[in-house]
Amino acid sequence: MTRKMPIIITGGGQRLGLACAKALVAQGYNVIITYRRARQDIALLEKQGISCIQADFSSISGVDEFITTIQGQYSALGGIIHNASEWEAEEGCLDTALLMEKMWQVHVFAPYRINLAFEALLCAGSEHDGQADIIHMTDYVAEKGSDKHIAYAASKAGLANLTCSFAKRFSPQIKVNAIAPSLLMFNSCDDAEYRSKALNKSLLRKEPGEQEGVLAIKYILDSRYMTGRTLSLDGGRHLV
Ligand SMILES: NC(=O)C1=CN([C@@H]2O[C@H](COP(=O)(O)OP(=O)(O)OC[C@H]3O[C@@H](n4cnc5c(N)ncnc54)[C@H](OP(=O)(O)O)[C@@H]3O)[C@@H](O)[C@H]2O)C=CC1
Ligand SMILES: Nc1nc2c(c(=O)[nH]1)N=C([C@H](O)[C@@H](O)CO)CN2
Repeated sequence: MTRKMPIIITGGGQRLGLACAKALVAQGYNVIITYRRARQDIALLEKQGISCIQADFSSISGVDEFITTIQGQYSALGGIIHNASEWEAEEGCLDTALLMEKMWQVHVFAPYRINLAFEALLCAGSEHDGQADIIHMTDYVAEKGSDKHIAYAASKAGLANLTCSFAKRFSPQIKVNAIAPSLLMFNSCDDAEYRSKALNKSLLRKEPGEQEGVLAIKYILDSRYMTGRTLSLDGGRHLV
């Protein structure tokens, strides 16, 4: 059954968020995306009938402005996928205090503040569609740590913990789950040596691409009995 209530995807201007927006629209979902930087893809999404809202979660006021915009335009929501993220390393960082603050702000504070603010809208959506969903995009390193992306990994661990807390707080009307990829897609700046090392970290040794993440999101949205859980998309990395 395709849900009628709108699904928000944060960071929907590129890569996984963009692929997810296109896939859910193609499946008949009503999709809202947030983006920070304007680009051609945003105009194309708007032509497909996707509501594109500019939002920058790097400040408390930016998060609260987004919340106010949604609360002013919608009386119910079918779900929110917290996908917006920055992957920054300690290397080259001039101020680790600012790095930790930045990682925590986008990966923990923004989802926390938005989930609390949208509880009533999601419950209204659940009344209409029979269920509502919150999905947190975490990361394999939330559990295992990372020696090069310490603040990033810690913030994703915080986001993973929010999954448990909000699953308890919002049940039974709202399902709250997470998806923890290890590698979905490389960045254009990743060189051959980096790519080879990254591929060898998993048993399956492949770059699955954003559709692996889209599949996981679709599974969770279709599920009637999963909450407080994490889907690990890691090619068997935990067994290497
Ligand atoms: N790619 C991978 O291999 C992996 C990805 N993941 C996770 O999966 C998710 C999707 O990954 P991917 O598609 O690579 O993500 P990206 O690195 O492409 O980032 C997604 C979007 O987040 C937005 N964003 C970043 N910071 C902010 C902010 N402060 N406020 C608002 N928006 C912001 C960006 O918007 P804009 O471009 O408009 O500035 C960007 O388009 C992420 O949560 C990521 O951590 C986890 C493990 C592996
Ligand atoms: N916001 C992002 N988070 C992550 C990215 C990314 O590009 N954007 N990439 C990774 C890597 O793929 C890593 O998992 C393997 O090299 C992790 N998180």
